[in-house]
Amino acid sequence: MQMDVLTLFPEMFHGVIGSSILKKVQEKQLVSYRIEDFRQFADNKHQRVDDYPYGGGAGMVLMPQPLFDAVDYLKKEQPTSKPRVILLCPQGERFTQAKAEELAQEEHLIFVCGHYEGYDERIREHLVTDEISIGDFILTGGELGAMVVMDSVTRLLKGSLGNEESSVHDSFSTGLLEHPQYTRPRDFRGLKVPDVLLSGHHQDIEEWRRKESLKRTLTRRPDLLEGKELSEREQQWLDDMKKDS
Ligand SMILES: C[S@@+](CC[C@H](N)C(=O)[O-])C[C@H]1O[C@@H](n2cnc3c(N)ncnc32)[C@H](O)[C@@H]1O
Repeated sequence: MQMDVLTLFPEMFHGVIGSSILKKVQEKQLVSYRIEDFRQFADNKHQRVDDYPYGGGAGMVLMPQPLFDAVDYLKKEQPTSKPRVILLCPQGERFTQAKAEELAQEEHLIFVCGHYEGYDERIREHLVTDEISIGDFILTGGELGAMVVMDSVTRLLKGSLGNEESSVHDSFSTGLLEHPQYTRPRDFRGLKVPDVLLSGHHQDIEEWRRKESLKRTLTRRPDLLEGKELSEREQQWLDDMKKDS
């Protein structure tokens, strides 16, 4: 997969793509990153990328020209791909695991990181294919948002995680929150690991995990259970949990 980023602050990405899984996928040639400062595409003498908003008001607005030219350049570099051009934007679709899974199927992603007060509406309407928000809060720029999306998409690529199973049970991947996990020691300051996990009985362990996953989702994120398809047995467990709570 090719992941391109258009930003005014390329240095912000170095630590993230140079560490951990994002670095490893690059070494394994599963992903190639290109981080471009879109100021270099500005066609004016002072390389300005923003200007005052028409109609007045506070803050600066990103001009369309540098970003349109930058995206054209990236598309020419990868002529056979049909890239998704993603604008990080608080007004966009809220980012979810389902969206990460959808983007992980693509060959080429281009992230457009805004900064300042906003961007010319023609960027939103005519340049990008997706607008993504990482939550109902305002960041200084789209860079942190792009890194969040890049990280979550990258770990879904086949071969990126050491153990292929690792992302299968992640919270949200199953539509539920993940079950609790324990490791050594069995007894830490009198706090014991549940017996079933030490029993070696795989079926009992799976059942315990599924129940805990349901219980945790019911307590913390009941909204995820709305419309969720459950087996008859799971529905019975859930009804019992509701009665007991
Ligand atoms: C200060 S914000 C501009 C907010 C804009 N005035 C508005 O109300 O929609 C600057 C940039 O940060 C990015 N940004 C801010 N909050 C974000 C969020 N929740 N998710 C993704 N990107 C965000 C966007 O790229 C945005 O253009």
